[in-house]
Amino acid sequence: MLLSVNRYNEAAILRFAGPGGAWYPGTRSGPYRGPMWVPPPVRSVVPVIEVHQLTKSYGPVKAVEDVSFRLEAGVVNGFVGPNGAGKSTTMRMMVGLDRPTSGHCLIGGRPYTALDAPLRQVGALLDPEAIHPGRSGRNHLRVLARTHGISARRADEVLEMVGLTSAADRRIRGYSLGMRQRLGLAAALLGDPAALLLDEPANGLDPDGIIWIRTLLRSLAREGRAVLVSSHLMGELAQTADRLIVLGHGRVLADATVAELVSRNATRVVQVRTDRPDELEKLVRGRDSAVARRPDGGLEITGMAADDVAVLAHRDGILLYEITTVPASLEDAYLSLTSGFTGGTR
Ligand SMILES: Nc1ncnc2c1ncn2[C@@H]1O[C@H](COP(=O)(O)OP(=O)(O)OP(=O)(O)O)[C@@H](O)[C@H]1O
Repeated sequence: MLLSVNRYNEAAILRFAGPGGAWYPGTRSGPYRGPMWVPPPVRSVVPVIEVHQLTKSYGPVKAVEDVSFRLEAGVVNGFVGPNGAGKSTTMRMMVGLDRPTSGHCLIGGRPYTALDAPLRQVGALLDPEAIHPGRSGRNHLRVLARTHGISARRADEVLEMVGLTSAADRRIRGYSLGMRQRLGLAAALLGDPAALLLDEPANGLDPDGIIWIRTLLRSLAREGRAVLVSSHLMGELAQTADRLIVLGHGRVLADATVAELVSRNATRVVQVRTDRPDELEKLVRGRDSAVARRPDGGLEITGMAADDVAVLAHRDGILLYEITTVPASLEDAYLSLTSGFTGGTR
């Protein structure tokens, strides 16, 4: 044990100082002036969830092939890919609903099926229809809570969090798709878990609901949870996710931050309005760059920086009324990354 002070200069006994910290001489003001241990900055290096070479075959179809990734605390991971890419199958294997052909997934170091209280470690929303339709929302959550020794009060708390309090005593068969999604989310949050796996949670939500879920996911990550959320709404993910894991034909095509994905895969477009579009178009094509005409007669140029377009135009005395670089979008990056992997069935 080490006798030390914490950052508030209070004497403390540290059981374990941990690697990466340092002792500093006691120069601070305050009641204790001796040497001070400064712990390393807190950063999760242990993944909350580790997916290792997961593979799932359905007969000749390899739904998921050699998929590996890590989910860390405090990070929202978008899980994307064309229809049939293997997202749902991967998520189902992560929570033991499908048996992998090979590979494994560890949650806090153990497979889902070996967890003592899975709801407390990982909350999953995979199929909002997989609920007993004759129960009320409140009863559904209370039954789930009882299996984990969770209080009935917590069921009411999560109903409140997802905005279903007023519908809590109605039978689920009368719920809309959006209400079922909200209930599924309430069930995922019931055990206050360290990780959340959500398969298209925004499906069926109205525009207010989509903004609400974006805010909720960000705040869940801020509280230190690891989040994996599949979606086809790229604009949404651009605002919500820190990282994106992109699947295509069952394989990981990319696992990177949103900014990295955009800078590596999206092509910048320069928009120009000019008095002599035909001549500028010819000059640009001569530089092996692509040009498209806009409905207003302007040009969209790919493969050249705005400065170079301006210099080219200036040399030939071509007047530019407007020249703008359109910011590359996540959607463009996604489409360029997954072109060739679309088509649904394999
Ligand atoms: N139970 C099953 N039996 C046979 N094939 C299956 C089964 N479940 C999934 N598949 C196949 O596995 C592949 C991956 O499907 P999956 O549902 O995981 O994709 P996805 O990325 O979630 O697609 P979407 O975006 O459309 O939801 C598809 O080719 C699908 O037809």
